[in-house]
Amino acid sequence: QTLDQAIQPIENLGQSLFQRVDLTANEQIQKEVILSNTVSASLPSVESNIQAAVSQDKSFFDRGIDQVGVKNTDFFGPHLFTSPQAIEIASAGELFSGVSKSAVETLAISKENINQQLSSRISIPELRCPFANVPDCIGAATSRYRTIDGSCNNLNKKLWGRSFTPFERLLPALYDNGVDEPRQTSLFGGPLPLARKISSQFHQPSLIGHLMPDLSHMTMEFGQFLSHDIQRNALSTGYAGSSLTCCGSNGPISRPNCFAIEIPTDDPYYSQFNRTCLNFVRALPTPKLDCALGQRQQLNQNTHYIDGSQIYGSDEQTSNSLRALTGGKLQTGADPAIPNLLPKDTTNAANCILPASNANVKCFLAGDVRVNQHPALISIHTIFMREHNRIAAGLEALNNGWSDQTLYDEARKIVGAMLQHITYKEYLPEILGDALMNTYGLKPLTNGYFNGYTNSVNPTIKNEFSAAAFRFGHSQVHDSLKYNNGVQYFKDVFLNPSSLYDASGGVNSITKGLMESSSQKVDERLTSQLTRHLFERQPGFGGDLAAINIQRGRDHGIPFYQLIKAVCNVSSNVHDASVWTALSALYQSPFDIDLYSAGVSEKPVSGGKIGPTFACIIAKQFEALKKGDRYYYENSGDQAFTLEQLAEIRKTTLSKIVCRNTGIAATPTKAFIKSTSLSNPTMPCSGVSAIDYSKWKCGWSDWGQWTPCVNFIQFRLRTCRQQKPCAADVCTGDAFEIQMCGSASSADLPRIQAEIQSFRSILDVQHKSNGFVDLQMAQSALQSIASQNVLQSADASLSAA
Ligand code: HEM
Ligand SMILES: [Ca+2]
Repeated sequence: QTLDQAIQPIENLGQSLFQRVDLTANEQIQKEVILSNTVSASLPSVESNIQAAVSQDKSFFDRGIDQVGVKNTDFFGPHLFTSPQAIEIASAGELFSGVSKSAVETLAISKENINQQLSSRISIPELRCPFANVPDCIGAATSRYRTIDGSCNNLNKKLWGRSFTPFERLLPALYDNGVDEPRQTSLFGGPLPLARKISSQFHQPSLIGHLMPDLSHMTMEFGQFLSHDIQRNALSTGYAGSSLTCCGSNGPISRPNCFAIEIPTDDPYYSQFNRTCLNFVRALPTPKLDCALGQRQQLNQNTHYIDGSQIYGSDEQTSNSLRALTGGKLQTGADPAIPNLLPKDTTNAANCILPASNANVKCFLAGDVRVNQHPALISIHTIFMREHNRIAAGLEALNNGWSDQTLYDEARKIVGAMLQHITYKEYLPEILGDALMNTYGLKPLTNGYFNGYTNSVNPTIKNEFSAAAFRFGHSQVHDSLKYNNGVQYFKDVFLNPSSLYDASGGVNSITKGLMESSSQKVDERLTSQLTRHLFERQPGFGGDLAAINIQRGRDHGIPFYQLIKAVCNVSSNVHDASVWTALSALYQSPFDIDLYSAGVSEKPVSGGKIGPTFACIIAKQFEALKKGDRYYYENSGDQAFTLEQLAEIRKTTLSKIVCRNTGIAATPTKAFIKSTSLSNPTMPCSGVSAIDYSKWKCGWSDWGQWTPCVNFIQFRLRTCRQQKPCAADVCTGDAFEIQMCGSASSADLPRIQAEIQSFRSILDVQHKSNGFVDLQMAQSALQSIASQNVLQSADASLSAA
């Protein structure tokens, strides 16, 4: 059987997942009545199950098994921080999941029909919808600035892209019970292979030969920084905010939100430490945005848009806590001896691994709690915080009289635009290649406005993107960071901010190192720093990110690889034969293979660095993030930059931002390309200036040049910059100045005076109707006055004769 023949039944399954039977209005009402009755009847038992789970959690907490702090044998990471808003939503999520599951059982709904049969919003008071409070968005249509939480971007779907809303899906979820149980069973019965086994056998440690010669490690780091802008999954917590313990001394514990990763007894690494289990907690459940019943969904705690939320925060409280509240700036200053570090987390709430020797060293605060994960991430956060403060100062120096709020808003707007520009202009072309950039319309323009905003495009991050495809970057991670002529292995610097406090190295050294070292190739291999030592606090007790990625996909019910591949229309032969053989040998059937493992190991698309299936998911996502973002930086409209401001933003490169905000002497022109060459020459940072803030100055521009003398008259122009956020009346006086020139005879003077008068009134009319005077129009007006008068004076001399 060829793969193409084999794929046929899978495509059929895919189609049945999408199947929709159109019901008549009556049938629809009937269906909803039945559903509503079933749900009402099930509520008491569903609620008591939830209560029982809470009591069980409490007992784990009371016995000290679940703790709020971190144990040495944990590989606790900052991705486990769950915001109170998310925990609140989860309680609704548990209920929605519970009643959906119970309805499926009671009404004996088959797996393929779940989404269709349950897609109703049941109005019983117990099913409180956490997304029912939609803001009114008054003023949003004309606001120049995004909201902090991303709401009111789409004026019809006001919650689209907001923080604390669910991920969407390309395909319905494939859960074992159809509704909420992780995918653990083969399509043909029998268990799926253990995630840790796939990791240790297939995602083996990267080799030196698997470097990507030309792509810098900065490509990896920017990818992570971008990822932290647009997604932060919310994971389950235990009683009173404790961490769920999912491993006991004999292996996985069975608890509702646990899905521990079992370690095979013959594990090539962990067995020597007698470890049988890696802690893994399920992503917490959320109702869908429309609160219809259905499958378990997952929650994004960050704004889905590319808006710099990792710098500023995704909710008002976080964003306010990061502001200096003067001059539009963000807070700085963890160490007075080192200028412009991020602010300090004095309570060590981030659970960082701090040196006993230096009590001054603390972790940092930023808009995303994962900032302290490792020094390279902290460094890029620091650089963008500095760029914000640089811009705020530049705008303040224009003396526009802007308040702290306006300076903050405008600087945030500019930084968000720069992030988008770097993403679409520099980063994505390296990852996707030129052809896909064109196919999906992802390339920024070189001038003018982009007119592609479409309010029906939903920007929401897709689950397949977040739980699998965009994790391709994990394969790019090198085993170490270059630092002060040496290296730091990741396992020694996870959650350890010490090197940022080193005045002779710090951000400069780490950032320089990122540009001077290579990314790993995107393939099935991941560094053992990630697959054995993730957040390790004690030898042998680190985590395994490849196993986590696979387990996360199953936790989210991400459909198997072949199905997604078929949806993406990817042809059959996209793996090296040996890679495919090694991977499929681990599974009972090739149709069970997890999306992460098969996706990351595909051969790269031409000109890009990732295979066609991930490229498809990623290109679709960034297309939606561009066309579905009313505040996309190249858009025209009430929120738009002026064209001269946009031209400044378009000059941004990551290298320039690095230059401006570090003490590095020179960078490659393109920060994502490691080697310098004719097409990527070394750029001395001394030649890099800030963006031209004068394009943001309110009021009159400087006067233009005097025009050449035409019939003894010349003029010069200036323009009024009263774009938002300037006041509407910032300019008084004329937009033009007219004067006599050349040596006219005194007899000509009255005539010239009269001509100046009529020229002035023409320009006045232009100014009043257009708001500015156009140079070309003014010049031709002057020409025609002049030629008329030449004719008139010719007439006059004729009649005099
Ligand atoms: C040293 C570097 C990195 C480390 C230590 C790291 C670690 C992690 C961890 C612990 C998670 C949570 C996994 C889970 O529980 O499901 C995660 C999620 C993720 N990572 Fe990374 N990562 C790194 C680099 C990257 C890069 C370079 C990219 C992309 C280019 C990336 C993309 C993602 C995505 C998309 C997720 C899912 C986000 C979410 O949970 O919402 N990571 N990473
Ligand atoms: Ca965001």
